[in-house]
Amino acid sequence: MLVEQITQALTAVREQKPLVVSITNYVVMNNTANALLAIGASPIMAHSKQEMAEMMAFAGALVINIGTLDSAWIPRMTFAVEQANANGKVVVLDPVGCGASILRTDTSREIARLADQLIIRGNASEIIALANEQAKSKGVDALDSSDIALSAAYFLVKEYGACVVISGETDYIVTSEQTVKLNNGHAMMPCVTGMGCTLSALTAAFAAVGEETGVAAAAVLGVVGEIAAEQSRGPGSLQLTILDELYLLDEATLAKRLKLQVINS
Ligand SMILES: Nc1ncnc2c1ncn2[C@@H]1O[C@H](COP(=O)(O)OP(=O)(O)OP(=O)(O)O)[C@@H](O)[C@H]1O
Ligand SMILES: Cc1ncsc1CCO
Ligand SMILES: [Mg+2]
Repeated sequence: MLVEQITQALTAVREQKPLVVSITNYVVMNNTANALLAIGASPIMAHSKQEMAEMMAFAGALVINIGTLDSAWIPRMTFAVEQANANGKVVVLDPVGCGASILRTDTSREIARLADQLIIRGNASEIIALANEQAKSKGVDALDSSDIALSAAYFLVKEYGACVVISGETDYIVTSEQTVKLNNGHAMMPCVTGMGCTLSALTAAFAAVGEETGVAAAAVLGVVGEIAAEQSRGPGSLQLTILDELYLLDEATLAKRLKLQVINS
């Protein structure tokens, strides 16, 4: 059963403490490292080509987040993906701002083409732009709702052999076998920068313990986000309380709170 797989994946992360290697943006390095620690995983932000082969030999998974991309980063990212491929590791691509510039769109597609085992996690506008459909975005924030991005996600699943997570008010997890709809989370979450980047980082932690669709991370962050929002006056305390609740979350609470629906495709 899917709910059981999700709760077991949470326990597996805590038991195995997988190392997640991230090439990620300057805005979220601290938030995503803390979220990984709070869930029980082990983060390392590593940007240098010189050490990437060693890193990927013992990493659990790789995050490529293009949030503060510049041309110097691109060969490092592609090299890291090649090393992940050589070691049979999952790559989580966060195509931050895809569609906002040609640099971001082209680089996202290059990474997606290169990765052998790929999970793409983006907001609706990014997923739509990555699939070459007409997206509405304002920098890194989505102006499209996640259901509008479903056809783009189906395309990306076929085009890149990827699993795709569309985040938003409703999260969709699209694989070649099924589509899962998640209705957890809270409207205050997009008022904290890097919540999506946190979701991508957690997705890599779960991939490292064999949950390679993205559903467990979306479930955990959605549930934790709504528990934390109940105790938070605004985005500042929400950001910190989410870390506390990631640390405190137990299997029973996760199972009880999940609002999950499987849509067969
Ligand atoms: N309106 C909402 N209601 C409930 N949950 C939401 C809402 N908007 C976002 N979320 C949740 O917030 C998290 C981040 O999703 P979002 O789509 O905002 O990412 P993003 O746009 O990539 O963010 P960022 O680029 O700042 O990292 C997900 O867990 C998602 O479910
Ligand atoms: C605000 C912002 N700008 C580049 S990356 C980032 C963090 C959210 O994706
Ligand atoms: Mg984002």
